[in-house]
Amino acid sequence: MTRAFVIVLDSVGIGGAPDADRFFNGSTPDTGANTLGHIAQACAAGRAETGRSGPLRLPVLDGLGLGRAVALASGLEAPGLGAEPTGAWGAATEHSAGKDTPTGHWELAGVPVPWDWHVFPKADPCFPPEITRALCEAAGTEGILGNRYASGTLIIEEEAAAHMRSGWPICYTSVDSVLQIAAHEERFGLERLYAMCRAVAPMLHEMKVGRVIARPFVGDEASGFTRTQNRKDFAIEPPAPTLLDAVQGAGRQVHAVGKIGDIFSMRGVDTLAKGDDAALMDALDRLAGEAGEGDLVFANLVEFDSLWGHRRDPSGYARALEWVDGRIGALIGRLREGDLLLITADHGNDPTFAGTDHTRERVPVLAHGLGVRELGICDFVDVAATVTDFLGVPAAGQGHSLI
Ligand SMILES: O=P(O)(O)O[C@H]1O[C@H](CO)[C@@H](O)[C@H]1O
Ligand SMILES: [Mn+2]
Ligand SMILES: [Mn+2]
Repeated sequence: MTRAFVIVLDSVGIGGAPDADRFFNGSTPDTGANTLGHIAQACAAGRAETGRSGPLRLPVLDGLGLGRAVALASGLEAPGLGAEPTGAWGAATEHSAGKDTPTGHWELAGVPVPWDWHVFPKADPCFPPEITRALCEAAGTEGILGNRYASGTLIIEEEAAAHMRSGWPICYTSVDSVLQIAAHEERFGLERLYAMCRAVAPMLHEMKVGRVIARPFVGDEASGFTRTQNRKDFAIEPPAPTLLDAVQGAGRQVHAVGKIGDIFSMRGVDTLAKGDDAALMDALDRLAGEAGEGDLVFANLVEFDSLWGHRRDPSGYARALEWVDGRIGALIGRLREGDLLLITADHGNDPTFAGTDHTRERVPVLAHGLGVRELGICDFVDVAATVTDFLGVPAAGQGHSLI
């Protein structure tokens, strides 16, 4: 028994979801979406939106079997990928009726979501009067701004001036089961924003809205407004014991890196590292030295999703992938003999696709520490089963171990 490291590359899907036609970006079904495959194609074709020429270079991830996984999931031969693997590779299919972050992570952790999430109607205003009233009461304001479907960076551009004048919070949603609240860290106050989220979260969780998300920003009208690292998700608790609970219950430590703490409402978490993706990779390097035998290190790298996928920026996405590829190569060099490293994702967010929302896709399952072999098409819950099997702790959920 040694340590298990699970890294979720947020939104790095590989296409091929059999039920993609039942999920949408605006009125466009997610059929054919393929985050990794389409980025690789755009890079190889030197398409202008990638701002580059030459293929996507991911020697470490492709060496583990990423190109093979894309082909397995979707049938697409991703240009520049497909080297002879030196790791184990497969593709996982999601079954829950949601393509959001908590749904993906919970299912990877062994717990598919047994309910339909509440999504707000695509109306203007999008929130029912009782929620608007609760938001005003929690904020102590006469009203709220936004109250519609929006991309988080755009709505700040559109509403920040009014926010600075009135002090009203900017409340918005998306096709995900979320209620997001953007507010200026000084004008509105960061702690006040968190308190507002905390106050309305129980009411929203009760109606099966997955998350209330604080989206603080700074800046002014002259120099522009930017979101800060102080985002905080107030999420419903997973409906059953997860991989994290199983590992912690067996007396091992669970080290959460990045959004994992928020996604699991800190349940089953012993230590937490936060920061931007570069800081999170630093934390992983540190944990490669510090994590104890039998521990689980569970990381989420969110910037693929938040900075590039939702912004439909294939160029930024490609750069971020190449950056993380190098960092994962260095991390592998720090692991101990016998450690397991699993690399996967929670959903897609194809930056070449219609809309600005997640895309329903299969995800890669790449392993360092399970020998060289094809793992085939598996299910999200098999990730949890594989980790509990590897660590020798009781299973969480109904998955099958890939070992
Ligand atoms: O556009 P921003 O605010 O980044 O929002 C995105 O982030 C939310 C939570 O991850 C998603 O529901 C998506 O809408
Ligand atoms: Mn996600
Ligand atoms: Mn997202």
